[in-house]
Amino acid sequence: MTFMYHRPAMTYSPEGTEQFPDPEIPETTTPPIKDPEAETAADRSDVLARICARTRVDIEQRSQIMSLKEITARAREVTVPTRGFGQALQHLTADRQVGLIAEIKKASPSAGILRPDYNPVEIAQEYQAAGATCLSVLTEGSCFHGSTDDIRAVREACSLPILRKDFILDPWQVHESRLIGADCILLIMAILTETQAAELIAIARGLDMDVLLEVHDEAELNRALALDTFLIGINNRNLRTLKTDIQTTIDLAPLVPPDRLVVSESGIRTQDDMMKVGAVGASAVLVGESLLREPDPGVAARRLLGFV
Ligand SMILES: O=C(O)c1ccccc1NCC(=O)[C@H](O)[C@H](O)COP(=O)(O)O
Repeated sequence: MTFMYHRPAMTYSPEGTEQFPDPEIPETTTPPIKDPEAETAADRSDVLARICARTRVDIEQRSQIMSLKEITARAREVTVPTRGFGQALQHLTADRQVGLIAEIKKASPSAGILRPDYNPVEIAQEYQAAGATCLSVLTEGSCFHGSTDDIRAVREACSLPILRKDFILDPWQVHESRLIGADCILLIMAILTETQAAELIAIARGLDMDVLLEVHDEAELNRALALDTFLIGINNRNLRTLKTDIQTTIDLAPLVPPDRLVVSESGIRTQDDMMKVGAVGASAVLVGESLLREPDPGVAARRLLGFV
């Protein structure tokens, strides 16, 4: 069976001209953990389980303020077109280039606080000027110190397609993603059954968003390939130990059929890393920490892309 790539119309709008409705989505109830390093050092192994548990509580509380029915209706009313995340990556593949999805986050469980003076808009503009193909914005609050406001602000200031990087478990969050201006959502096979993933994919499609389906091992990859989705993210990070190894992409990318597009995620530090994952079929890399640790993430992105 040849995979049929559903694709929303690609529309790059000039900055600041898109008007998203303001549906007054209830704010998250999970405050940031003040020192993620201290917490994860004590208990790294179940960080994923803890993030998911917090997320479930958060959705439960917020959906009591704005019901699933209401947020669904509001998301369906959005008329601003999505920006074609998958299509932007597909164009690169045609040119045999490895694209950069440049990530914006203040902190992570493995790295702690990356940028105390976090300014997502400034970083996004630097990445765009440096030649990134797409952006990834962390919106998870408790461990990554992100917020849905970060996507809204970045979208206003940049024209690149945006991935909402979060721990999406529930249809409520998919509708929320469209309302805040995401063009693509991340779904993580390690935390979803096939049935759940299929439901979330169908909702995202219905709202014209792309889906990046993340896997870390062969079993997850096989489950992902059974689903109707084009973008396969191979996460080089083991989400239990939090260690990264690009050998994960080197092992798994050759198993992905050529009608899918591979994104290699996490632990990419150098051009050499990019070339290694490109050589086994990755069309793009998703890079955060190694850029955000630098004083000027835009210069670091240029260096990674070989422009300086
Ligand atoms: O980064 C973490 O510590 C982490 C912990 C638990 C779940 C997810 C986590 N990271 C998400 C990611 O995979 C990265 O944000 C993304 O792939 C970029 O990776 P990097 O370039 O290594 O920042």
